Amino acid sequence: MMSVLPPVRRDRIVAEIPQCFKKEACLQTRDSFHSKVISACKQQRTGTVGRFKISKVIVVGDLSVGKTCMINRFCKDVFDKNYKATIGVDFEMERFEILGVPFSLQLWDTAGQERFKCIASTYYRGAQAIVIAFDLTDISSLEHTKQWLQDALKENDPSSVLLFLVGSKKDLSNPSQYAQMERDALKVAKEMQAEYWSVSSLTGENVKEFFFRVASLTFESSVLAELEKTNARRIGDVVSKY
Ligand SMILES: Nc1nc2c(ncn2[C@@H]2O[C@H](COP(=O)(O)OP(=O)(O)OP(=O)(O)O)[C@@H](O)[C@H]2O)c(=O)[nH]1
Ligand SMILES: [Mg+2]
Repeated sequence: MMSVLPPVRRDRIVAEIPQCFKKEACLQTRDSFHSKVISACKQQRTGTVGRFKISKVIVVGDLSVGKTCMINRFCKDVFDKNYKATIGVDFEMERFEILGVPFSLQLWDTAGQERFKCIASTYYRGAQAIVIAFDLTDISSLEHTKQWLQDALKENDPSSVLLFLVGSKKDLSNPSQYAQMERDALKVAKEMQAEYWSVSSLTGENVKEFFFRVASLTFESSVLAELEKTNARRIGDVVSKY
């Protein structure tokens, strides 16, 4: 059968699980994908993952912390120094190939401005991962991350959604300011049970690494959930025969 989609970009191919940024605030420290996931991918038993399923990631956080720039750096490799507020929401699609399986990620870029929050929050539902962004040079934006998380969790299943806390504009913070900010952010990340990252969209530092990590962990949890569903169905079949 002919495929309607162009092949996945060569720089979106993942064969090994990308490592976390800081061991102290890390969703998992395994140095390879879950063995069940590896064998499911080898046998092409990933169910809807890789076929119809599109995984949703939402990016939330205060206005002007750099959410749009982060997504644009990753998806388009560009950086705009002028601030253009996101109105409501925007989204980008990114296609990966992980362990040989095609994987589509929808990145939802939401508005931080209070007056757009109402529109933006209607798009929070059904996220597999939540990225809470703050500005590494602005402590108040870190303090607000808990509120952003709370709002986003209202629309999602807290037990299955993956959380990432990401500090932006690393290029603007000096080493001592950065060290203090990171100490605070690690504390917040641990409380939230989020994985911590810091990036710069201006220089590109850690941006690709961060989104690859998001994609890989989202993929892994989607495949594991799919395997669980299949197992539950099989057990159901056996039980219903008697
Ligand atoms: N130096 C530097 N500036 C950045 C970086 N990321 C974003 N900025 C600047 O910060 C401002 C806000 O960036 P945006 O990405 O538009 O912020 P946002 O979080 O999307 O804002 P809203 O859409 O209003 O919620 C812009 O002027 C960007 O150029 C960075 O990594 N380094
Ligand atoms: Mg924006």
